[in-house]
Amino acid sequence: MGSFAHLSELRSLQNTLNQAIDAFEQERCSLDLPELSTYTSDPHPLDDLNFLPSTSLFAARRTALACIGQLKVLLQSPYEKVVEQSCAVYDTACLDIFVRGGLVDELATPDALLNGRSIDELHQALDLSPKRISVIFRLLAAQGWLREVTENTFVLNRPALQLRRGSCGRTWSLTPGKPKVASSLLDFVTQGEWKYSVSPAETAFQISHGTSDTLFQYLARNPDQFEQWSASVRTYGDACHLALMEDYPWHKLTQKTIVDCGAGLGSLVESLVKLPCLSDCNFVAQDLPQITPSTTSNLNRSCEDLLSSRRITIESYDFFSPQQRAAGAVIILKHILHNWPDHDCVRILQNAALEADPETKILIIDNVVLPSTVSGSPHALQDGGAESRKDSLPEFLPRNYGAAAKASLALGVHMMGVFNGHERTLAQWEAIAERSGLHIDMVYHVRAPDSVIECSLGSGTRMQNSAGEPRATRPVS
Ligand SMILES: C[S@@+](CC[C@H](N)C(=O)[O-])C[C@H]1O[C@@H](n2cnc3c(N)ncnc32)[C@H](O)[C@@H]1O
Repeated sequence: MGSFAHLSELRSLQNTLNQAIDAFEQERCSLDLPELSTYTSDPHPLDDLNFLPSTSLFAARRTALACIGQLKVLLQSPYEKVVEQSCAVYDTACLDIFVRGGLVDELATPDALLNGRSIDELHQALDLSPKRISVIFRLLAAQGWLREVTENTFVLNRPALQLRRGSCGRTWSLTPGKPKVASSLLDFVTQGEWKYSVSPAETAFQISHGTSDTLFQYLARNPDQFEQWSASVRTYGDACHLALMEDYPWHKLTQKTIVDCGAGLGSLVESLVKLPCLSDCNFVAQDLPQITPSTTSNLNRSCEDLLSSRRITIESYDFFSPQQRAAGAVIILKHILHNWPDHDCVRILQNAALEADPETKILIIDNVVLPSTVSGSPHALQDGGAESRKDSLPEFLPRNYGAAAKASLALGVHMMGVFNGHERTLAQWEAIAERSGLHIDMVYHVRAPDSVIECSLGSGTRMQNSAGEPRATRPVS
């Protein structure tokens, strides 16, 4: 991207957006992908969680989305912004009605995808008030979920195809609890003795659900909710999966025992075991005893022979107890530590490292949060701006790509509300590693919200971007 330092904020963002769209289009054509359209009943190849965009397509899309977010901030009336954001709870409520009220299913039949459904037809089919449906639909239309083809007749837009039965987006949207937790967040942050608590048993989740259980204890007592919760966690893993497989150099781990600790259904092991470069590795999937039966039935479906030959072992293990398999092994903690407060992360890592030797690698797979300092802004230099320029970040964009990072940032608030956990910056990861007696050797940023943080008993930190090039060098201490 070129520098527009001489331009006003508006013109600079406009130019950056144009450049990003040009780069996106150039890459789309060279990959022979169809044009993007909102008004189609076919998903675009980019919508498939199993499609990994090229590095340039990924970067162009992220920059364009960040620009659009910054432009909206710049252009929108601040009062209207307040009204819009304070009403954003209705975005979630309307999405919920759209899916749970059966409206998406009615609009997803082949005929409705072509011709739409009138509000009256939806009222007849679902016994819902036509007036209320139209109020809700016009808000959803403003967010791109559907369009009004003629007055009071609506058709699903392309993004809504993710809400159809069997889609990952549908699974994610059906997991309850977020509005309830959000309604107790103010008390959790501002009131009472839990204000500064770091315990996973003293969060907005306990306040809103009237329980003293942690989320994991609560889910263990409510198997239906556990099923739904783990299915939605799995979709989040699926969305990052391909980038993780492609952008981390797994070939470095040959001849190792690879232990996925807190493996859930074992999807990571299921993929790693198929990599030719890891054909001489053995795998262990560990989780709590109440979870391992599901891990077994899942892995039995695709890897039964590997379970019987013991190339894959499934075992019950509590990561707050010493990890017996650490010597010479690779211990993976994927989407685990963001669920826990710092002192618990330190306990988990100390236990993982207790029997470690210099050959042991501990891979933390989680988000590495970047600050939201804005390059080219009046405060950029005092606030990390020099570092921003090193990455040749376009002017007036936040280092974390702002609007393009909103889903991860919102998830970070949820994690805080339910676990007292949170996503962490590199400095916070370094502090946790150091307290656990570990060093971060390398950080790989992949084409997804995840990064792979390689730790060992050794020393020195290097970072690589998704193209595999060193991005910055930073000693740990
Ligand atoms: C967010 S899920 C991540 C699952 C998997 N690593 C993935 O990336 O899909 C967290 C996992 O940690 C497991 N877990 C929670 N507490 C644990 C403990 N004390 N010991 C071992 N596993 C635990 C849960 O059962 C769950 O499978």
